[in-house]
Amino acid sequence: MQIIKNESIDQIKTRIRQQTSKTIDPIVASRVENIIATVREKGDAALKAYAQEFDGVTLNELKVSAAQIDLAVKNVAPEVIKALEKAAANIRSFHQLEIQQAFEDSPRPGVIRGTKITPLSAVGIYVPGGTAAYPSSVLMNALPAKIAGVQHIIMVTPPQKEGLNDAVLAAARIAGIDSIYQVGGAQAIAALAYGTESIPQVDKITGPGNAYVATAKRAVYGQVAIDMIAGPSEIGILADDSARAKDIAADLLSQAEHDKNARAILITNSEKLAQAVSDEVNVQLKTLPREDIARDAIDNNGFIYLVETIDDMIDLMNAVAPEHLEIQLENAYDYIDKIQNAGSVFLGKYASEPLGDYLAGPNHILPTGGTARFSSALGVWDFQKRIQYLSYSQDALLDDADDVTVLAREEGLAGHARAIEVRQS
Ligand SMILES: NC(=O)c1ccc[n+]([C@@H]2O[C@H](COP(=O)([O-])OP(=O)(O)OC[C@H]3O[C@@H](n4cnc5c(N)ncnc54)[C@H](O)[C@@H]3O)[C@@H](O)[C@H]2O)c1
Ligand SMILES: N[C@H](CO)Cc1c[nH]c[nH+]1
Ligand SMILES: [Zn+2]
Repeated sequence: MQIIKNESIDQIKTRIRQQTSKTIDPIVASRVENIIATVREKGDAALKAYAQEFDGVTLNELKVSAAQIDLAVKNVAPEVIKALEKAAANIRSFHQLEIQQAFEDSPRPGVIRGTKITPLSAVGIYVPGGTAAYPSSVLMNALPAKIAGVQHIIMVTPPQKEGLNDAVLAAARIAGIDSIYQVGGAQAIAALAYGTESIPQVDKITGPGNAYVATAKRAVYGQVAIDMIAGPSEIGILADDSARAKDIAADLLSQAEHDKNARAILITNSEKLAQAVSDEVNVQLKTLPREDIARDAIDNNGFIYLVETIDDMIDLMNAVAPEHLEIQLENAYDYIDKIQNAGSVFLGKYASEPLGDYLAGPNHILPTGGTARFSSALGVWDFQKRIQYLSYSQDALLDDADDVTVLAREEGLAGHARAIEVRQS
């Protein structure tokens, strides 16, 4: 990993901004635009042609049958089912806490103001599956939607040469999802946004994916809602001399192995640790089955920044706004208040990132590419809408009428004023 030292904080921030802006690739954007237009024009036929082109799969049916799901569940090892069920229980118990509450008040007699909460009606959940299968992403996507009360949950995931991954289908069964379509990439996002002969149009698309998926979600926003830009995985680690190079290297590589575009960043005030982590990453890389992917990620987007103080470290990490942030400093828990930008934070040397990926309960669908500056983890809130309402008695209207008409005339909107005035007599 490249060690960057002897640079000012401003110089490093400029580098970070440049690296973050790399996440929008114009070549990918133009391919995605083309795919979306083709799906809109040709529907299912385009989805089947792309399955052939990008996934090498000939599909007759896009929809997965109940019998296929039954069979898959039987094929999954009992210890995997047990772990998925434990994960599901933790994800449910954590996300139950996110349910938004309706509220109502009456500021004076005759006036009632409130906000009611309704679930979205139809959502599309994207479960990645290009270079790995993600049963964990089924649970992370579907369970918050279920808790919110969404009626129609449509799951899409890329077709596989050897048939869809059994554990992905088993996770869907555990989450109570039975509407599953074999379609991935930008074409899946286009199908959910515009609908095809077999895939229903939805109100919102959630879930993570590679650069094609993330770029397509950005492109269809407005036609449908999206949760966030949850693209190639990232990890940022803040560590001092109290941390172990072995742990840090392993955690950096845990995210690098997801995608050649993944990002892995260490910020430290210890030169000794910086060098030890750089060496250890090289050693551990060679032992990973996905070495080629992880190596590309480390070569392209793996950086160690060496700075003077812990305050500088935190300041820079807030500029990175990583998807996952690990704090491996002494008394790590004390630093949570200083973190402004991160998708999810892991405090202390035992809170290793994969705990969050799989089991602990917080969501692993998280903003990437610096978008944690303004986006949050996927949650029940993503599947709920708020509708405000108002009720007025005649007396209450008469009390407020003059002030409303004054403001309406100030804006030159006599029609607004009249709607109030006709009720004054
Ligand atoms: N941010 C998060 O919350 C989060 C969570 C889990 C996973 N992830 C990320 O999800 C991603 C999963 O990626 P993946 O590739 O394994 O699966 P994926 O399902 O995201 O993408 C696979 C699809 O990409 C399309 N594709 C691939 N190459 C293409 C090309 N040249 N042109 C057009 N389309 C192409 C194909 O349709 C293929 O089916 C990784 O980047 C991982 O880091 C992110
Ligand atoms: N780290 C990923 C989010 O960036 C989530 C994941 C799923 N499986 C393993 N990891
Ligand atoms: Zn992961």
